[in-house]
Amino acid sequence: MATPTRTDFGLALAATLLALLVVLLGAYTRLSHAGLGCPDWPGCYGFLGVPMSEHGQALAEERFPEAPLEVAKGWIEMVHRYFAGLLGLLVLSLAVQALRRRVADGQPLRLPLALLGLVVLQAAFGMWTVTLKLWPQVVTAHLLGGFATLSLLFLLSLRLSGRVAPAAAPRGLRRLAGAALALLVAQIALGGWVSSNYAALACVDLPTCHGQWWPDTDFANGFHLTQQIGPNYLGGQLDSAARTAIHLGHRLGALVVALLLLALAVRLWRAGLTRLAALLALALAGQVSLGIANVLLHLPLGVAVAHNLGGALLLQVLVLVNYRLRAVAPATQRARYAGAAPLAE
Ligand code: HEM
Repeated sequence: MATPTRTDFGLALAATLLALLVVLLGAYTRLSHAGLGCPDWPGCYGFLGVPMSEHGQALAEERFPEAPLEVAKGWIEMVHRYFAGLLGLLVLSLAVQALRRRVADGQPLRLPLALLGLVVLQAAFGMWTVTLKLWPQVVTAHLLGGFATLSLLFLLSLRLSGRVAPAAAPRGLRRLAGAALALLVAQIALGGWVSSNYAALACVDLPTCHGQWWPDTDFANGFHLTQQIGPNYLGGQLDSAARTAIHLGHRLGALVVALLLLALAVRLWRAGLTRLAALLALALAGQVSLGIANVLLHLPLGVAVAHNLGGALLLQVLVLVNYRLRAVAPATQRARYAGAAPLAE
């Protein structure tokens, strides 16, 4: 009977690391305003790469007169696409591998197949990001899809690693960890909404905004999810009060999430999972600090990309926490861990 090998685990881990890189390249593309660096998809001005020759550039101008070529932005966009394509191939091979081993006891099958579906959907969102000219709804969904791909690949790596502790966590702790994960995803969506609506600098002071605790805000327009302002969303279209509402929403969300994650860290610590608790507290502190630095330093590109990375890593910590609290070991591993204390690290 086929069983997972170290190669399966290695492939899943490589795909996880590549997904992290693709998420980061996506953030760099978005935050350096290169999302429309190529006005078409999957090529760039109809070419496989950014046209560099005089003839190619003349053709590009002829094909897309309304979108003048900026070579640097085109390359930023294309590098993101190449790495995303490579990730697609890795996920495809993980799915094929899982199908070949589907007879093996307890081996993940649905997860690699779901990942394949997700990657195909992500390619579609990548295309719509360009064709719908950075419509915030699509940009945010694309960001969430990237974070979801990364998280599911990390989960797959954990499952294939064979390092599973027996689950013996109290139900209350498991529920708290589940709620923390759900709220963190909502906070990441809010972050994507801030970024895609160009609301990062809607408040440049902190903790107040425009020198007030509650400045002029327009939540109805800031969170009007079916709005269709356009046609081109580069730089944002909402007015100041709507952007302020979005920015404040993300700040308030951060407050709620931080309190919940701190409570979770304390509960984990008390349950004996001290390393996980410390990791969570550290990732949270880093992410909040980077968010604050974003505002106070007026959004330097490096800090904005690091804040995206921090969000992705914090999410992986939450995936790990939930996995540790919920994982049920396959029979062989249960035997290996039989003598272990329930929640010891
Ligand atoms: C648990 C806490 C937090 C999480 C998980 C989080 C997550 C995110 C994410 C995923 C983004 C989108 C980044 C991108 O477009 O690539 C974002 C954007 C942003 N966040 Fe946070 N954030 C948190 C806390 C904060 C805090 C405390 C602040 C400041 C008070 C803050 C300020 C910002 C700003 C200004 C942006 C927009 C950046 C841009 O347009 O490039 N965040 N956040």
